[in-house]
Amino acid sequence: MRAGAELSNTEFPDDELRREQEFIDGLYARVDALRGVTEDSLTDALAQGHTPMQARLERDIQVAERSGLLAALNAVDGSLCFGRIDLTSGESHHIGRIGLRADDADRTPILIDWRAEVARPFYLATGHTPMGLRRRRHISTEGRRVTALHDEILDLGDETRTGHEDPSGDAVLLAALNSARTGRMADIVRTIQADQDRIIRAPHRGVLVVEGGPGTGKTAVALHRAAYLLYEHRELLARRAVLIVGPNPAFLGYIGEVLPSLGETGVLLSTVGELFPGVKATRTDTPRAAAVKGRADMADVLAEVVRSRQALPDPVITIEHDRTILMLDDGLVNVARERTRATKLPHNAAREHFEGHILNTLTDLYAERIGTDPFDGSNLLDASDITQIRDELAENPEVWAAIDRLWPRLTPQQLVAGFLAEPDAFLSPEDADAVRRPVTRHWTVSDVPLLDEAAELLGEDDRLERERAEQERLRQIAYAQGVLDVSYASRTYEFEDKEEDDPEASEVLSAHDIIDAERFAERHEEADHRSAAERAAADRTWAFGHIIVDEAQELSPMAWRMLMRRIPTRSMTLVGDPAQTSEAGGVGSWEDILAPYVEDRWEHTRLAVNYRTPAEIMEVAAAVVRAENPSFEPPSSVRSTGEKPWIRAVDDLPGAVADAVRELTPEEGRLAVIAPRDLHRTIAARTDALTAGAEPDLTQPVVLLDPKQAKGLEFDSVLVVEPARYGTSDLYVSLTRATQRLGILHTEPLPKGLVDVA
Ligand SMILES: Nc1ncnc2c1ncn2[C@@H]1O[C@H](COP(=O)(O)OP(=O)(O)OP(=O)(O)O)[C@@H](O)[C@H]1O
Repeated sequence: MRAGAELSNTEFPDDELRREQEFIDGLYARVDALRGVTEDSLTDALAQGHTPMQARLERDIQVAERSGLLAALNAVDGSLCFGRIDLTSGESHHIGRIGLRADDADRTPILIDWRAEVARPFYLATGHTPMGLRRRRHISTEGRRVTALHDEILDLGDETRTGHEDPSGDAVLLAALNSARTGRMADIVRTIQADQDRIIRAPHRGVLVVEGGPGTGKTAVALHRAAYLLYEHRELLARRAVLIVGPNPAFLGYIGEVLPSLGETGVLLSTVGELFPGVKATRTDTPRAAAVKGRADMADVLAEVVRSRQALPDPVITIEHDRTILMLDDGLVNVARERTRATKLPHNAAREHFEGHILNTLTDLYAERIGTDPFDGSNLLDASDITQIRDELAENPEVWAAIDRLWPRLTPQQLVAGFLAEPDAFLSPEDADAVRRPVTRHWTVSDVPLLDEAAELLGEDDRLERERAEQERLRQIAYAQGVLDVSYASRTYEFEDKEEDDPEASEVLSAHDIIDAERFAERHEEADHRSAAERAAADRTWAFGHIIVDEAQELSPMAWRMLMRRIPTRSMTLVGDPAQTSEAGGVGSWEDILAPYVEDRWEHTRLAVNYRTPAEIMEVAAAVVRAENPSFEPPSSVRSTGEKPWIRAVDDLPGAVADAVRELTPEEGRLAVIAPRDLHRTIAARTDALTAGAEPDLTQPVVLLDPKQAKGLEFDSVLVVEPARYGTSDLYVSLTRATQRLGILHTEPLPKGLVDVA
């Protein structure tokens, strides 16, 4: 920690610190013991070699459970316990990242999970509403060593007060906010604020929108909410998985360690560009193309594209069958096409019907040709002759070639690539020009919702696959029934109960928690192969248990359609800030986003305190938005540093950047240089040790980013280059990334808002 981030413990007598140290030593002893047991049982389970099918099934479940438990125990090592609450009733509880019970007959709770209801006063109690608390204690540790204690006494008449306590508890929060950044977001579990706590613990049903300016903790809250929901609804969410959608891969890397540090791994982190299995799109379109592709009416456009692939002959297709020429004309095909369309099935799934209609039509044509009585015109063929003709026609490759031309099987990739190569029949000339591109195998982020829409419209011809899957499922249910009988008799091990008075709510699911064989069989599938999150990533039709969308303001209507398909229950948390919208396809208001799916049945909540950006920097950033929108109100900063941002006009830009990088690079911590993409090469040529690229390593001391890449990230110092070249919201985002220092360099005239503060 650097100056200002130090937490003093001088007020505490040594024996107080020693007592806490002894207690925490005891907690770690318990964790070590649990880890030992878990490792042993994992080794035992893995050692079961060639066992019968049923035992193998049980083994797989054990391995998955023990591995998950081990990962959680390893993840919390080093920062297990961070707080304690003493109640006026005389009770006291230590609060930690996970819950633990003693190895005694009563399985006494010794550490309360921060998500448990009992821990809530740690976050919410105030002098005004003490919630039964006498004292709140923050415990700081380095590794397993207690380094500082910080107390707040909530009952001001309390006789044990020393007078040295922090009346507001701000010191711990400020130390966290002032500490050097690492390039990876840290959890905030020690210092969750009351308004954040309420959002984290809001009920999981329905849509919750969390709006707030830069640095108000939207991302932090969203991640802690995921951890909370996984705790509170473990069985449902562990099976269905939680999806967190972020704006770009670098951002996902930045937030990727928060949930594991809270012991949670059952979450899929993804960008919109990665949500269509088999495609990993990172390229972006021009703003104009992205706007066209993101529009809601693209769903109708793609439906039209699909219809256009259901062709009619022009004017006839001839088929030679057994030395007879059969003519399929547009009238006959149109009848087959309309009957097939009337099934309302997706294109590929409907093809079976089309095949049947065409075969029947050809059978009629052929029967007419060979079976008509020359004298009275009646048909001499009987039903079995007709069946035979149909079967023979079904063997004729020319028939199938005709069907493939008239109703081709299509993949989403073929459909979208074909449309983008020749969009003119479906779009206005300007829109067509914006999206037209030669057929390519590289997809952009805004292509992905189109691929998903196409997959819906086309459907899958998965008859055989479905039959096979059903047989496999029945087989597994039969085995699972047997395993259930065995596992009831062998309940041996438990980590911690979620609620003291709810012995059924086990932290770790065991085989016997699952009451019916069908669900058990489903779980076996997961344990046997992949986690729910991994399976979800590979399955376009997966229905998630909950979806969290960060930077939700950036998603286009088409991207929303794609996401909503993955969450039929509409259990979602959307976090964002309309003032930071930079994508041309982004939706302007929450009403516009949500009305098509839930009408007005959604909750809106706001975060108003900026924990990242000091007041001096926020003043400059706010001036930029106010130049466009005079009534703009930024969130209020929780701290100020006394250091004003600087703005310098220079002639030699790359040279000035090199100097500024030397000036701004923190001793510890990280610096970001944010510059328009076309300046990156010249800047990098003059400044050593800059990390740049499409997915730069944010843990390096100095990174070079363009404004879009900076979205959602945070650094100790930030240097913004040529601000006049940014759109207002991109500039606002860039100026609000620093926790300590901001510099601005320009050769071109400043944008209006910055002229006023320069
Ligand atoms: N209660 C808290 N305790 C400690 N740090 C906090 C707290 N709340 C927020 N922070 C810190 O404030 C910073 C900003 O949080 P976060 O990135 O979640 O904000 P945001 O609203 O998503 O910002 P933006 O919209 O600018 O991306 C992070 O470093 C986060 O850890």
